Amino acid sequence: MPIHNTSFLDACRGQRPARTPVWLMRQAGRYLPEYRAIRKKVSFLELCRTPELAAEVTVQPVDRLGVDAAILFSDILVVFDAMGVAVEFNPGPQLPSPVRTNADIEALRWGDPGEDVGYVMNAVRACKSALADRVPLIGFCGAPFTTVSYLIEGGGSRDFLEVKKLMFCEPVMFGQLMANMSELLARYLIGQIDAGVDAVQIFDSWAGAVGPRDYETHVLPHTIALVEAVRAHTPAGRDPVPVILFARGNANTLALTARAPADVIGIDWSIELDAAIEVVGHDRVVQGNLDPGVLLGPPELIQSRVRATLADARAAKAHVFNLGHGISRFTDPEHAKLMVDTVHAGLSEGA
Ligand SMILES: Cc1c2[nH]c(c1CCC(=O)O)Cc1[nH]c(c(CCC(=O)O)c1C)Cc1[nH]c(c(CCC(=O)O)c1C)Cc1[nH]c(c(C)c1CCC(=O)O)C2
Repeated sequence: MPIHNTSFLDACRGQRPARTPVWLMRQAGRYLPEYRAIRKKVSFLELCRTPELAAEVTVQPVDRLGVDAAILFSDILVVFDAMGVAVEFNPGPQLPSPVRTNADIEALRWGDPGEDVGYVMNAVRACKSALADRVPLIGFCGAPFTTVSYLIEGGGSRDFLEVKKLMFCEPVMFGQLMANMSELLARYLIGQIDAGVDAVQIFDSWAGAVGPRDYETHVLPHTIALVEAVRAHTPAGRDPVPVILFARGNANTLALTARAPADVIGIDWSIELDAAIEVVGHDRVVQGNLDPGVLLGPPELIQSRVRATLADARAAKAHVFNLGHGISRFTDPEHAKLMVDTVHAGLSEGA
């Protein structure tokens, strides 16, 4: 069955649909009372591992907000199930045994995501059936550097000293680890595509932890390899799926990120969208980039900032409206709805 609302996929492919499509990073989550109600009954990991429940929370923001795409409910770190690495969420991710020594790295397993993380593939099928082709479904993974950072640091980090130590002291081993991760993540995303997702997003949340020189040498080549491997895959009987690359960093690394052959470049909120378009080029499709903090402000401010972002986006080839990072758990869902409605209302002629 064809998808009813194609505005998101049309924009990803460089067209300008009648209404700018919009979705929110982390749109399914704790700011929604209906999500909290389910989380009272099951842990976060149980939720990820139970396809029917994952599908239910995936659809929640589509019902409440009227967004133009759904994103699979899961986490970038469940892929560790294909590596035999344990991760806990309380609520931030924590690894009981971070990977630190050469022996730890050599002992890693590079398994089969289709099998070892089969519950994600089943969740994709459950989401597709629950959505009934109302809007497209986005699959996702972490970028190699962000995923490797969690593996080495064992959780979130302020200064990323463990991963930098490995990168600078053992560059060959670090490079091999990144290459293996890139290859595993490609198979993971291709598995999601074959299970039915309509687009994929790669989250490089920690790209900004390294300076531009190290990003270019040690990080970006592996991100590019991942983007290329996924774009080379055409699912049987369907069009190739668009790839969105979201690297959270700063304006210095954006020019480098834009070298990746992703269909859509995600822009974080640290740069104005018109300036970002100058950097990535007017021939690219951009996604972003309202500061999630703006949704904690008053309604008039939300409306005016949404319109300013829409006006900035006119310089791009096409635009997918989004936040410049994940929505805060302290957001009033009514404010998120106002954002979506204001995007859909668009700019009046000449505004
Ligand atoms: C870095 C990262 C992670 N996970 C993710 C990223 C990349 C995006 C980013 O930069 O924010 C990606 C992610 N995590 C989650 C989704 C679901 C889909 C969506 O609605 O966007 C997605 C796309 C659910 C989640 N992942 C997590 C939650 C909260 C868990 C809960 O319900 O208790 C959710 C809804 C747990 C998690 N998982 C992670 C963190 C840092 C946390 C703690 C977050 C917090 O405390 O707000 C790792």
